[in-house]
Amino acid sequence: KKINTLPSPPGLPLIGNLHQLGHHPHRSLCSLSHRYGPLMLLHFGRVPLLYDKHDVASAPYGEYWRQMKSVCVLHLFSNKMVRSFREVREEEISVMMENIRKSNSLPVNLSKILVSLTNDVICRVALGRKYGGEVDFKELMERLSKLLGTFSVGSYIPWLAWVDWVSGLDGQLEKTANDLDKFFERVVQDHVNGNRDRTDFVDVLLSIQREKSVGFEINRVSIKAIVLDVFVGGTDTSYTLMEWAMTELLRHPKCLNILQEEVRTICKDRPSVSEDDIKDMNYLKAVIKETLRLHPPLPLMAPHESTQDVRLRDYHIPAGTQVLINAWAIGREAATWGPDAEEFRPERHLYSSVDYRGQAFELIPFGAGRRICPAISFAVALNEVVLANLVHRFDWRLPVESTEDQTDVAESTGIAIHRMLPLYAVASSTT
Ligand code: HEM
Repeated sequence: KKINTLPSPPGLPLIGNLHQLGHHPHRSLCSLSHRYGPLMLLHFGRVPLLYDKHDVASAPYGEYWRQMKSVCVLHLFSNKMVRSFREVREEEISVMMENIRKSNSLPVNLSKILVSLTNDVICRVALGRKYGGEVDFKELMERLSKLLGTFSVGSYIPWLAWVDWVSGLDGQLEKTANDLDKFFERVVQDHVNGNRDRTDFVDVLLSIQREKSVGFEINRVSIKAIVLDVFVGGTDTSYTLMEWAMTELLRHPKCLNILQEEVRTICKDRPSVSEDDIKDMNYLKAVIKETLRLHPPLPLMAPHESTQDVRLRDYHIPAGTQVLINAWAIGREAATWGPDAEEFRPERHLYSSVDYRGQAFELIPFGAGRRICPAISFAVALNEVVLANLVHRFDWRLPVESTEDQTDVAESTGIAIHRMLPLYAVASSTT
């Protein structure tokens, strides 16, 4: 059968299509695909890159990654582990609610509150306690997240790698990596030395190491690497989802009212929403799904790479091609979601079986296949109970001077796409 040449937008000499990415690659690539088709070949410097917004390709892991992934899935993010951190979530939510209550109906920086909550929950779950003061762990993570979102010229155009060196990117990366390594080394050592009441991720990993219970050796470097993955993969993504959900609810007061009615009917006069209450909250689940559809926190997910030659829709894709999948564009495809695909309408999910756990390719905010996010249950459990509590105890509105219910909300740049400017909102206590 004939092998076709992949459509490819014309690029510039040496840099290829790099200049066409712009500040928001998920949007630029979606526009390009309207002209060149759902599957197109781009060149970033010397690396050929396949852009696909319909099919989901997943690179097979090597043995090391397969083993580490199974540790994550079976030991860190199992349903049992997710349940065991219920108290941590509830305690941190009650701290958050108290802070909002103290705002006395003045506008609060909800983005900052949600970042802080997510950081604290993940810190306690992974490391056993919140870190602040003696080491500014939050500052360290902010530095890392900024660097990860910074484009490294050298990784695409090897002969321009000196630009990263001159721009200071290499130096900053090296310093941040060293600081993080030192920090995690100390945390792991504290765990080796001490006893603790609640088992956190570092404890689980150390016990796997001690008992050699998984059939392969897990060393200190792997432990630190997994813990770092948890922070990098978990913090920005989770708070971004909560921030977009509240943004959309505030822009759509009717949806906010429906959600409030559902939560308040189920919880009646109870002061807070517990995780047992959530199972019957169908509208809450639909709000989260709709937010993930319109605002997947990682719009281009993680780049994959083909490890062998493949034939896809009569195109030949050589081994070593980087593959980008645009979850953002997939979620807004009118052919799948209808003419109102750009609108926030949670109702569309109420009687639909389309879910985000990697089975339905029209909604893949967590990826699909072998590389799928291992922490879906963990992320969803936190997001559901936070959102339910926020709308249960408070009535919310945008500050009087805000115009964002009539305008598009600007997006940040970087790997995780959150709001460019923080979300300010007014909370009035209902009790
Ligand atoms: C709303 C929240 C989240 C979203 C939308 C999300 C999304 C994703 C996506 C798109 C990927 C890449 C999938 C692929 O390339 O095919 C991923 C991988 C990953 N996520 Fe999440 N994630 C979220 C929360 C979390 C949390 C809370 C954690 C940990 C506490 C976490 C840990 C990871 C890890 C370790 C990976 C790498 C998996 C691998 O390489 O096999 N994620 N996530």
